[in-house]
Amino acid sequence: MTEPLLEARQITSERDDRVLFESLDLSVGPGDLVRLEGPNGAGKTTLLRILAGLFPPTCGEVRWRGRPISGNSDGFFGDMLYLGHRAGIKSLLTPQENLRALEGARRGYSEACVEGALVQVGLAGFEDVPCKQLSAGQQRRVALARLLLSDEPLWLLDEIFTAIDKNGVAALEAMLVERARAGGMVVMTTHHDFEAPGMRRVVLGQAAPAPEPAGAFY
Ligand SMILES: Nc1ncnc2c1ncn2[C@@H]1O[C@H](COP(=O)(O)OP(=O)(O)OP(=O)(O)O)[C@@H](O)[C@H]1O
Repeated sequence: MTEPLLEARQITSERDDRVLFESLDLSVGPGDLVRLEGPNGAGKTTLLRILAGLFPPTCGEVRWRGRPISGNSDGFFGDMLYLGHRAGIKSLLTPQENLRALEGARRGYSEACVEGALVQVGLAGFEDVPCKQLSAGQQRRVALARLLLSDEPLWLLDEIFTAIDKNGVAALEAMLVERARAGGMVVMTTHHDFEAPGMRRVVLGQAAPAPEPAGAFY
């Protein structure tokens, strides 16, 4: 691995008196594609939100370019794109308006750029439709168009394959691999069976499991 830019040092997270993970170290550098794995409730989203500076760890520290993210929020948030479970889009706005609000204002993208991204994610003809009238997968695609516009080096992505159809999944997988190949950094959670050469795995929830009741849905 190249020099790490994102470093989680000795991260512990406890929620409701339950230790999700303890003294976890993670280093991510240019070209890294990292998948957080584990069963429901293992703490993948929690870890991703800690890495994004959106949730505090119980102990430990996250550093970006050698500085704690807590005291470096301007630099860090400018370098990082977080896509959470929820698409993060406003249902009353159209795809175009959402993208302009989310990315355009911050980065000054042209109309053509925004439109091109929407076409690329398969939303041609839906640019002006309020998002509440789009399907779950189409709404998700609005959020994914942000990736196409993103020049942030670090992507933190939570369950981005949810509700995406087979062709969309293949395109998205290729985008993530290409992003890493081009020197970006991707840390993601997914229950989708995504494999890529060189992808690193961080498995959570491997503490001793509670006994399974008979007939349980596991
Ligand atoms: N807002 C919250 N308040 C209190 N506890 C929470 C909250 N969100 C999650 N938790 C708890 O933290 C634990 C880990 O949740 P988390 O969402 O990180 O798991 P996950 O591995 O991402 O699960 P999944 O695969 O279901 O998305 C769970 O036991 C959950 O109950």
